[in-house]
Amino acid sequence: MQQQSPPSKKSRLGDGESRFVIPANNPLLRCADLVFPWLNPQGLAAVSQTCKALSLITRSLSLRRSLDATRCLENFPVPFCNAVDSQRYVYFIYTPFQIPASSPPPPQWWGSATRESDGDDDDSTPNWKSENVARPSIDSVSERGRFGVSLVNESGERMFGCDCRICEEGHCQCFAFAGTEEIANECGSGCGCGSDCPNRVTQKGISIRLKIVRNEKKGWCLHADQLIKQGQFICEYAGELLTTDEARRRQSIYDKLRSTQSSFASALLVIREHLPSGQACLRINIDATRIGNVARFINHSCDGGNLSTVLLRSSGALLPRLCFFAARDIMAEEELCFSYGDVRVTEKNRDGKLNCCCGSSCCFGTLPCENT
Ligand SMILES: C[S@@+](CC[C@H](N)C(=O)[O-])C[C@H]1O[C@@H](n2cnc3c(N)ncnc32)[C@H](O)[C@@H]1O
Repeated sequence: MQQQSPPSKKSRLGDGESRFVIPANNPLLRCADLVFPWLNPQGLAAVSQTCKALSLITRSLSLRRSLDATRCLENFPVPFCNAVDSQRYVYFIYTPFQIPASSPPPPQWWGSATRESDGDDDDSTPNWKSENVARPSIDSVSERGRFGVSLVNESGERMFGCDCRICEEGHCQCFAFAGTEEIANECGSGCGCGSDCPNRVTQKGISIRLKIVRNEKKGWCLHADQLIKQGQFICEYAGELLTTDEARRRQSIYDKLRSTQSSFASALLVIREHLPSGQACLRINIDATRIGNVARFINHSCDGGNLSTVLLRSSGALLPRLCFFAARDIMAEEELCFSYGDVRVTEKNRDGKLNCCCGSSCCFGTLPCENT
C-alpha cells in the first residue's frame, strides 16, 4: 500500500491562476463561467485552444474540479491528489446513492469560478457550500428513499418500518437482528421517524474526510484524510443499478476498453445475496464507472483490507445497499481497501486478468475475477 502526499497547489498552478476570479463586468467570461462547468474534459480542452482568456478559465476550472470529486454533493469535499502524473481529476457523474441505469449519462455542473462573497480570503479553497450557481440540491435522506415503498394494511397500519418517537435498540423493530454482521437493517422511508433518526447512519452522506490519491500502479485510490474509528460508516457503493443482461453487455465493453487503454478502470460491482442454503437468491449489479460516488476509487486488497462491507436494508426500501464501514481504526493517509472477492484465476484462465499490486503478504498476484 503506497501513500502519497498531495502536491502543493503552487507547484502545479501559478498563484494567479488558482486565484482567478471572473470579472463581473466581462459578459463573455461570465457566460463562459456559466457554460464551461457543464463540459467534459474533451469539451474543455477544445475551448481552451480558442484564446488565452478562455484557456485561463478552463485551467482554473480544472483546479476547482480537482478540489472536490463530489461536486458539492457530500458533506465534505473529496479532493484529487496527484504527485505521479499530470492527470488532475477523473470525469464521472457524481451520485451519492444508487440510481436506475441511464443512457447516456445526464450532464452535471462542476467547477465554476463564480462564488458568493463569503468573507473567506483564501480563494484557492472554494467554499463548496456557498457557490452560487444552480446545482442539484440533494436531501440525502429523502433521495435515498426514492426506491422505497410505504405499504399499509387494510387498517392503515404500516407493514414495514416503525412508528417510534425515538428509535432505540431493544424497542425499535428496525434494529431487528439480521443474524449476521454482513447484513443489517436501518429505519427508512417506510418508517414514521424523521431524517434525524439515529438509526439512519448510512443515509446522511459521507461524514468523514477522504481524499483520492494517484498511485503509479493502481491508478486512483481512496484514502482516509483523518482518523477513522473502527465501526464508523465510510460510504455506500453508489452507481447505476443494472439488469444482469446490461451488466454483461457493459462488462464486455469495459474488457475491450481495458485491452486498448491501459489506464481505463471500470467499477462494475456484482453483489449476490445468498440464502442460508448457499444458493444465490438476489443479484444486484451496480456500475459506478460513468455515474457513481467516491467508492468507485476503492481498490482491492487480497488480505481483505481495512473495510468491512455490509448489505444494508432500510425499512421500506426495495433493494439493499452495499455499505462500507471501518473494520479497524484507520489512520489519516491510509488507503481504504476491501476484497473484491474470492474467485481466483488459474493458469488456464489467467489471460487478460489484471495484476494485483495490493502489496499484502498474502497477495495472490492477480485481481479476483467476476464471472458476469
Ligand atoms: C473500482 S476501480 C478502483 C479505482 C481505480 N484504481 C481507478 O483508478 O479508478 C477498480 C480498478 O482499479 C484497479 N485496481 C484495484 N485494485 C487493484 C490492485 N490491488 N492492484 C492493481 N490494480 C487495482 C484495477 O484497474 C481495477 O479494475
